[in-house]
This record gives sequence, C-alpha cells and structure tokens, in this order.
Amino acid sequence: MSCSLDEFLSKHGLKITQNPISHRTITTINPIRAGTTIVKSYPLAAFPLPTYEKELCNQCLKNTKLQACSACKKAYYCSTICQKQAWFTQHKFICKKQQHPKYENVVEGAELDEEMLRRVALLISSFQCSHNNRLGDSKLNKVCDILPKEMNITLLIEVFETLQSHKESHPHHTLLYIDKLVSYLCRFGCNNFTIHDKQMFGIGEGTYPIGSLFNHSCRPNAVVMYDGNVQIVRCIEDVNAGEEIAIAYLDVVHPRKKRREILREKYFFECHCRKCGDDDKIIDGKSITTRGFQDIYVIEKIDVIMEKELNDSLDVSDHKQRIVSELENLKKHFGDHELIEKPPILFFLTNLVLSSILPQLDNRFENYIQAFDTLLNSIHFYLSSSSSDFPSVLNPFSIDTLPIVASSFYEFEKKQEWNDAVSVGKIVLAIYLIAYPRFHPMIGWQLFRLGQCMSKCVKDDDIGGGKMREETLVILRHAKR
Ligand SMILES: C[S@@+](CC[C@H](N)C(=O)[O-])C[C@H]1O[C@@H](n2cnc3c(N)ncnc32)[C@H](O)[C@@H]1O
Repeated sequence: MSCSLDEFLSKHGLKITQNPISHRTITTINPIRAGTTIVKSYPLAAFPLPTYEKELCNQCLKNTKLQACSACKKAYYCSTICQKQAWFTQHKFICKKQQHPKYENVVEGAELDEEMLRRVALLISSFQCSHNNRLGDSKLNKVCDILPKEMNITLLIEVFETLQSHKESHPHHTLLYIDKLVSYLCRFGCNNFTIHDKQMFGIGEGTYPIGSLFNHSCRPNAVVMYDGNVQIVRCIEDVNAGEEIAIAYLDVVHPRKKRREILREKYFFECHCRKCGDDDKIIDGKSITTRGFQDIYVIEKIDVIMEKELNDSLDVSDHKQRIVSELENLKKHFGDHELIEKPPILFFLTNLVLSSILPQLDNRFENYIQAFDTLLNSIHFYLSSSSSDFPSVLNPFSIDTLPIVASSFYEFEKKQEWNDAVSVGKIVLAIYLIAYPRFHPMIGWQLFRLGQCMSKCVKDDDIGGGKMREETLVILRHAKR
C-alpha cells in the first residue's frame, strides 16, 4: 500500500526539517544506537555496471543463476518476477534497441548516466498520466539546457520518441510528465548512487528517492549499504533525538581539498561539516597539544595531521636507532630506492595506531576518544622535534599510501602469501581506523579479512603461534561485532 513521504519517514522514526544551508534535512525523532538500520528502500532505477551485467540480475542486482532476455540477449535476470518488472517498467521500450550494434559495448561514465536517465524517464512515464504536460519541442530544448554537459540532446529525443511510439500503440497508457522529468533532471547528478557489494566494490548504479534525502558530512553518523538493489541506511554513531542523520557522498579518506572539489563540482555546495569546518583553526601539529583533547575534534585532528602531511617532520626519538637499522637492512635488500624509506615508518606507526585504538574498539565513545588522545600525544611526541639524519620525505598514512597498501594486500591474499598479507593488511586497518568512523563497514570488513589471513598464518606456523593466535582472536572478535 502506498503512503506519503512523510508517513513513510515517520514509520521509520524520521522526519524532514528545513535549514537555510542544505535545505531539506533528515532528522531522527527518537535516539538511535550505533549499528541500527534506519531505513531500507528500493531504487527508482538501478542496473549493474557493464562488467557485472552477466553476473548480476539486471533488475534486483542479486548475484545468482541468471537467464538472458530471449530477444536481446543483453539483459540478464534471476527470475521471471524480476524479468516481468523490468519488462513493464523499461525493458520493453529498449529491448529492440539493445539488439542494435550501438549497444554492443556499453561504456562507463556518461553512457551510464544516459542509461539511468532513460530508465527513470520511462518509469516516470509508466506512472504519470497527463495529456496537458506532453513533452513538446520547445519544452524539450529547455530540458536539454539543464542536462549534464556530457549528455547530448539525442538521448532525450530518443526517450521522447520511444514514449511517443508507446503512446500510439497503447493510447490509454501514460505520457511523460514534464514537471516530474524536469525536477528529476535538475537533481540528476546529485541523486545517483554507486551500488556496492559487501566488500565495498562498486557493482552498479541506482537512483534512490529516499537515500537522496540525506545530506552529506565528511564525518557521517550513518552509512549506506546494499543488499542487491535494496539500499540500507545504517547508523554508525549513537544519535540523539532531533539530530540530523548524514551520510558521506564520497570516500572520506580523500584529503579535505579533494573532498571539497568533488562536493563543489558534483553537488554544488561548500562543505562546512564537523570535519571540514574546524580545519582552518588548526594550523599545525603543535597547536594540537595546547588545544586539549576533550572534544570530538580529536578524531578530526588526526585527519588534519594526515592531510597537512606533517609527517615529513617526524622525529623518531627513542625508536630512531631501531628504525634506522631496519632501513639499512631494507636498503641492503632492495637497493637505494626512495620508496623503501616508507615501510619501516609505516610499520612503526601501524603498531602505534593498532596498540592505541584496537583495544578500545569495544568501548563506548569516550574511551575511544581517549585512545585517540593517547595516540595523538604519541604522534605529537614524534613531531615535537625534528631529526636531520632521518629521511625527510615520509608520508605515511596518506591518501597515496592507501591504494598501494590496499592493492598489495589483495594481491598477497590472492596468492595466499599470508605473512605478507598480514603485514600490509595491518597497515590498511590502521589507516581505516584513523580515516573512518568507528562503526564504518570498511573497518569491520578489513578486520574480518585480516583475521582470516592471520588465522592462516597461525595454522602455517604453530611455533611462533602463541602471540599471533591471541592477536588473531582479538581481531576476529572485533570483526564479529
Ligand atoms: C542528495 S541532495 C540531499 C537533500 C537535499 N538537502 C534536499 O533538500 O533535497 C544533495 C544536495 O543537498 C545539499 N547538501 C547536502 N549536504 C550538504 C551539506 N553538508 N551542506 C550544504 N548543502 C548540502 C546540496 O545542495 C546537495 O546538492
């Protein structure tokens, strides 16, 4: 049974409030505990990315046994129910076209946007009926003015013609409802989501009317997850009644400058969230100790340390001897290459982060903050004086480091080289612990994978297994939460 948007939201303990900066905002009526699912909703349109179109159902995006549409052989479905739903909402209009050579190789990027637009337009037309709002040429041109620049007018003409022919063969059926289409197009770029699997790999695109009501924060209190094409918004922090629920529109691991660029270009706003907003006041690492650690900005300060790349002035003090000798060993092993200066400091800081933060993962927020406090103090200690004989260009835990260590982790894991996988997997976890909020699924997922690699090591090497077994149990226990 259908209900109004307000009714739908209130059933889920949510309501829309207005604010002058971000306009509509979703706030919670009741307090919500971290880990709670706030709302589940279906897309207006969704489809798998071209690389997954033979692996995922074209309608529900479930990964199961599929059968191709017998006419075009391009769209794959998991059941007759999905095939029928797809047929009536959009596929019957494009099935013939799918057989055209133009569709042989659907490309990524702008063409995915076109596909989304086509599907949404067809869907709107299936639901709306208004003879007065028929899409005429002059209106068509106006609509084209607001299309993203990568799209061309031929797409809209194509959609329009499809609808016209549809109207001729089914006189009682609906016509494109111009106002709905215009309002959708105005928000087009802002309202599309990348659908990801449980490992957070992008597998599809979708337009979600409920999901797109949530505003952005670079330090979100909720995350978006998927089960097939069902979008799930889940809280990752405790939220008080009346507070806004915000998700991240981008990967918050990006440095502030990059985040701002993306938000400006794709979503047309300047971010003043709790992570970005206070950045200007924190000039360098030294100001950190004088400001104290009582508040939420502790976590943000760690981001600031990373983002301002203060690591080039790292002083390793007590640990200098150990690190310099590790460095010498590595040089002997690999030769004098600039990249080899990174690993020792990465491993060193990884241990620092894991030993400070990991034990606090189960604790309530205050203790967790306290752990960051301790960590910050330690980092500050290394920052407080500089060392001339230590390599100056060290940039551990930066946005550039993450893809390198993450991809080596996947490689080692694939090749079943468990010891190496554990070493780099820990670095990935340390970066995630700093960059993502505590209950973020990326942290859970990394704990789980790292725990699996560690248990393989324990099996392979029973001699040094005692400490490793203990560590593995801690990691897996956290992963299960
Ligand atoms: C997907 S919509 C979110 C819902 C939107 N506030 C509304 O009224 O429908 C995205 C748009 O909301 C606004 N927005 C989202 N998060 C914001 C933020 N943190 N600060 C300012 N504007 C924001 C921007 O205009 C952005 O393009």
